[in-house]
Amino acid sequence: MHISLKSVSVVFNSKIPVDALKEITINIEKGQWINILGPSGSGKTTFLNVIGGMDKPTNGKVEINGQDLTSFSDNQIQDYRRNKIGYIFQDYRLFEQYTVLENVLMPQLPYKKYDEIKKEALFLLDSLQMNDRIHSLPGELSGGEKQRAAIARALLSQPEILLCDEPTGNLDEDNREKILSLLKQLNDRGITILLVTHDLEIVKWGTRTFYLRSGNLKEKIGNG
Ligand SMILES: Nc1ncnc2c1ncn2[C@@H]1O[C@H](COP(=O)(O)OP(=O)(O)OP(=O)(O)O)[C@@H](O)[C@H]1O
Repeated sequence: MHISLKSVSVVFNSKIPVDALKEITINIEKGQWINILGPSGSGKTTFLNVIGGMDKPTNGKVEINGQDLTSFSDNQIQDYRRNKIGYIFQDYRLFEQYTVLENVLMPQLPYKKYDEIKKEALFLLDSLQMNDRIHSLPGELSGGEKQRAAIARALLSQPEILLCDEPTGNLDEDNREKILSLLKQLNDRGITILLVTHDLEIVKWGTRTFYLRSGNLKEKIGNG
């Protein structure tokens, strides 16, 4: 999917209004891997949220394949989020009382036939080397395994865009590399990846890197 932000600003009207994003313009082609680097509070999560339809721009447009997300009804936004977007987080956000398989199935259960998605979930978990962990609870898993379960959950809807919020933030070096290689494989298959991080090392992965500072986006050119 082609993603285009045109002069997107987000202001949060808290006691003191916060300019989280300031007139951001960016074009992202299908299949690109975009890294967004920036310090805490610079607007990284908000950037992912406007593309995922969770935050609405105060000004400007977000176009997905030429369609203006800001003009979507609530139902259209829900469909878009459910079918096109996968989200993974630093803290995995797995339900502790449910097994890996149940966690993977849960978001799609209200919409799809159980047998169909179970087959797909088992296939995904197998491809992520999680076949011997499907009945484990999240508390019994390593960080890398938790993130792989979260990735399987994000992939079950066959999303076209994967939004990754510090996906390696809680992982050791070995698991970090494994998760990044996994994202690379998905990206090679055409999934567009938007990844936000504090981690400068991630720059070597991906197509383009941008910096967010106080809501301003700037592309990193070259290796400097
Ligand atoms: N719902 C909200 N209401 C008010 N202010 C908010 C809200 N969400 C975010 N902010 C503010 O907007 C700014 C950008 O926040 P955002 O979470 O996008 O930053 P970030 O770069 O992802 O930070 P971190 O790396 O710490 O997660 C911050 O100043 C934050 O306090």
